[in-house]
Amino acid sequence: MKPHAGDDAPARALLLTATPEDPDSNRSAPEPAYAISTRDLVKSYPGPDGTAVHAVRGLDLDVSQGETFAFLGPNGAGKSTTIAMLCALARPTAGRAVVAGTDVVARPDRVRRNVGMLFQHSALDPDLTAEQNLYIHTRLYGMGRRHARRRVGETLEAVALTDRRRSPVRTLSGGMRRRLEIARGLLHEPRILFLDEPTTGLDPHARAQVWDHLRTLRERHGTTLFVTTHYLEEAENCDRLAIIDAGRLVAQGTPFALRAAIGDDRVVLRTGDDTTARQVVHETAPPGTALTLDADGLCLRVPDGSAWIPRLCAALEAHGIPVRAASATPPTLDDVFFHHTGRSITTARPPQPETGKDA
Ligand SMILES: Nc1ncnc2c1ncn2[C@@H]1O[C@H](COP(=O)(O)OP(=O)(O)OP(=O)(O)O)[C@@H](O)[C@H]1O
Repeated sequence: MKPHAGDDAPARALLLTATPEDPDSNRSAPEPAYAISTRDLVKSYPGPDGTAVHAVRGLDLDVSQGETFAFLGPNGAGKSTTIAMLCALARPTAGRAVVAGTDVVARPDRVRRNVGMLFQHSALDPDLTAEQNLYIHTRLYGMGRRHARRRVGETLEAVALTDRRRSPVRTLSGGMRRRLEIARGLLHEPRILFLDEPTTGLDPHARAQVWDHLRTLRERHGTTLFVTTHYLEEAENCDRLAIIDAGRLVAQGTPFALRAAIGDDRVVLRTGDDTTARQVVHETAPPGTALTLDADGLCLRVPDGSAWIPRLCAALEAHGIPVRAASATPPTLDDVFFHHTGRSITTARPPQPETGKDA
């Protein structure tokens, strides 16, 4: 995803309105039941020839306080548009969204005070130091000098960059820059942090570090994290996830529940004659079982796959077909994604990780 071409509020204006000293702040208000709640949320854009592009079509979403929530979907599914509405950067066409207890249409300024955003593309100034980049943002948030100094120190420490505070950003690794962006998103102590593909392009070590810091943030401060990612293992570690496709929510739940709902295990057999084996397996497996033959071998989906392997092997060997390998694996999140969208999440993954070292 790219930074949203917000149709309602440029990012800088957004920051300038997000003054934490606003006396109308709702920080002392009772905690709302959900960090994020939407009902029938719609966003349409004017399309070519007077048509409309329906980017989000009636979204019902509930994200609990302190939850780490993954928001998945193929390219163009409506993820950025949804985040833009939830951060009060784009006005919904219809429906309702309440973020940190505040309606995004009625009080967009208050919503912006309560959320932090990390966009995929860096907006850091490479020639300024880490702490100078943060100080600029404290000014945009209208913080007093003493408050700013405290928050810059605290947020740098939260992402383990205190010892690099005087380093120009261009000398930091990709992982460090991403952590600095997280620090920037935290300066005004938001209740909810929206992270748009926070680890895309990072090597596995740097990705793990970013997630360590996010987990600590959530444990220490109860910050709600709303994350888009193309990495299944990251979605797997979230409390819950939602999948959006063509503007509609197609699945929502814990990773475990979503995998369980798919049900069947994937059994793969490699035999001496896969074409003949297909017929034998067809006759042996439960009626209606879908069978495919691909580079992995002969694949089928059955409940309790490991119990089926000996039966299938016996049937094949009885027909003189040697079995070279057999495996049964429970459904993965990619299976869930494929089931609901007809695509594999890995094919939608953006390009090559950065290869630099991260400290
Ligand atoms: N400002 C706009 N004007 C017109 N159409 C838009 C605008 N912004 C988004 N769209 C369209 O809305 C749909 C959803 O786009 P969106 O960027 O929200 O998807 P996404 O899931 O974030 O995709 P990606 O992962 O590729 O960034 C797409 O068809 C897109 O072309």
